[in-house]
Amino acid sequence: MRSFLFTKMHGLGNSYIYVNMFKERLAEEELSYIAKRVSNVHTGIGSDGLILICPSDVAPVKMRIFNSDGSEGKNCGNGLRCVAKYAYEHGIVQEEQFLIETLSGLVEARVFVEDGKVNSVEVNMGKPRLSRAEIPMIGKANDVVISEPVDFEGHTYYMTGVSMGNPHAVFYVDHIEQAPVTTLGPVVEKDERFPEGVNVEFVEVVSERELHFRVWERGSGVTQACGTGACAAVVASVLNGKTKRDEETVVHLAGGDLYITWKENGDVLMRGAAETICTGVYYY
Ligand SMILES: N[C@@H](CCC[C@H](N)C(=O)O)C(=O)O
Repeated sequence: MRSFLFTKMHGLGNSYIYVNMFKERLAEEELSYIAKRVSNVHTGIGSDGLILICPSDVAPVKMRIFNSDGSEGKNCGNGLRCVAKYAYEHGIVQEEQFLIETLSGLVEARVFVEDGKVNSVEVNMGKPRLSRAEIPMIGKANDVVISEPVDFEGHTYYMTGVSMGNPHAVFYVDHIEQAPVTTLGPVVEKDERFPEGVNVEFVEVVSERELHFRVWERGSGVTQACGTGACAAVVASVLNGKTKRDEETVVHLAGGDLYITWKENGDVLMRGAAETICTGVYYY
């Protein structure tokens, strides 16, 4: 029987099984299978997926993220904050500001430390990508998707498309508790207009500085929080004239709050908590 050491961590209830690949060896062809296994709440550890903390040629550390269905994502906002906390607390990095490589590029993390422990993390998530080709969504490559009418199952909805290194479709609702997360979410996720699938976000605007947010994640379904999704929601809200550029917006997710600013220079800053739940040995 094989085994590896793991740490379970969460960002606002968006939990992953983290494996330190500076020390552990997992076969590339088994990663998808392992992600599905560990995520299972009954027969595994229970999580929204698997995150590998890996050596990198271009940064002190690299993140790889696998959803609970075994698919690999290109970015993960809550995962980045947890990777930053782990890297700092385990001595992979010594500085409080450092780069993390992802499959969608480099981001910069800054950890806020108290008594040697990281209690929150800010990540510069870089610039959102807005063209259909970048999201990706079918249609004219250079066009943006802002409050575009789209039909799903005989109803018209208004959708804004944003890539934060991974694809997001944002919809506005009047009451967040009535958002059709589990009904419209899976339909949009798998719609053929998104060749790589899409994460689906529902947003209620409270004020110019405050949003309620729920998510159906590509590859994981309903989760308590999605960092890239919350960034996409803030970008979409600026594009739709609901919030302001260069001003911090608080996003209330099911698992807690994120503080997000779409800076005038184009970068998106995300700040929030990262927590360690437990460590252990997983047998497979
Ligand atoms: N929970 C994440 C995003 C994880 C990946 C996503 N489901 C995808 O497939 O793109 C976050 O916090 O951003």
